Amino acid sequence: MGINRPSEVDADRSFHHGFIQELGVLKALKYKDNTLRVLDQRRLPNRVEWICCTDATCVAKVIREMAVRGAPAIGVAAAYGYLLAARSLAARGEGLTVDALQAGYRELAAARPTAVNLVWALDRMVACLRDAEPLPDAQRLDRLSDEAQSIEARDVEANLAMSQRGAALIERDRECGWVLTHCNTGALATAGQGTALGVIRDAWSAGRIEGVYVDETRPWLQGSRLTAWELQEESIDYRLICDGAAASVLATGRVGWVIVGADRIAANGDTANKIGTYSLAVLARHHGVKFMVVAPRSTIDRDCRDGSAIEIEQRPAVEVSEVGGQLLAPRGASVYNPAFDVTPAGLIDALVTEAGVVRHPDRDSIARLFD
Ligand SMILES: CSC[C@H]1O[C@H](OP(=O)(O)O)[C@H](O)[C@@H]1O
Repeated sequence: MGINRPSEVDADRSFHHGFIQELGVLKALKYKDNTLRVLDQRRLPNRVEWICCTDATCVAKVIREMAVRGAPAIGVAAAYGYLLAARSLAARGEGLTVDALQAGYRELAAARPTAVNLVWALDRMVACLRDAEPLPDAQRLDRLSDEAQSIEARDVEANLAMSQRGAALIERDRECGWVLTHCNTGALATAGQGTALGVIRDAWSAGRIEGVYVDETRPWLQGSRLTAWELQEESIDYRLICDGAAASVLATGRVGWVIVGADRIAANGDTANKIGTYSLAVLARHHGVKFMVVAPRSTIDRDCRDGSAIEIEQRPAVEVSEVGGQLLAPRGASVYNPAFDVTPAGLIDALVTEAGVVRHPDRDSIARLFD
């Protein structure tokens, strides 16, 4: 299968607390020596375990099972998964063509349906291979490797640009100097410092915010397990709250912005993000709190007319009925567990991308991001 758990933490000298760091930023995944090393986020924050994938089937599995998660991060993982599939094909001496890699493409694309970054990255790899088909296999592999690294590097750069653009929107205000975020949109969800959490990092460094309310983000707990951990690692002041507490926190008037990521943004600005985001947008509007979505352009699906066309991933019942393997609900409980919801564009005050900020996004203003 290609999955193995190294008994020893990798000897990579850049490890910090058992994590890979580059440019002072945690890395959720690392491609090296024809192996994609994935930090198993199901185990965080208490256990550091790496999964080493040497084939596309393994990469599809770690995406599907959310060992790696976060729209940009799963796009980068899928790109390396496609590269691993190409290497396997070439090693078997089979012609390295787009058609021959269709099975690997389909396996990776089917891993999770909502985050458009997954298919966006795979389609870039396919286009790269199609362009390289006149070349010998060795050079095709080199081109694919370069493309996967370019997809990763592009996300790192996009994170930096979004973080600066988004932080600049936040004015110092001691009255409502706190922000609230949902799920995890940091280094664990991207190839860089994060989207929404990247904005929060920059705003904190610039003294523009007093602190961060972090929704625990049931049922998968990306907030309590991942975002709180990232913020604590960097001594950024935060308060971890139950999702149900967000309403009364926004009612205090202490919060100036709700800042979230995205998994798929429709052409009209309707935005799919972690379940619970839509209710935050309604609450923010009701309490006069500004609502910011932070996402790279690779998260915008221009072929998706509006939010009604976005497929919402339905995840296993056990994610709701159990916590840490402990059954909380009656055995056999009937569960409805959509992983995402859709926030109408009309509730979004600012969409922050690496190409620019769109206030009150709509079809025309989003299209201009691609001019
Ligand atoms: C910058 S991550 C974007 C997005 O991905 C997360 O979903 P998941 O943890 O299920 O992969 C969440 O919706 C984040 O906002």
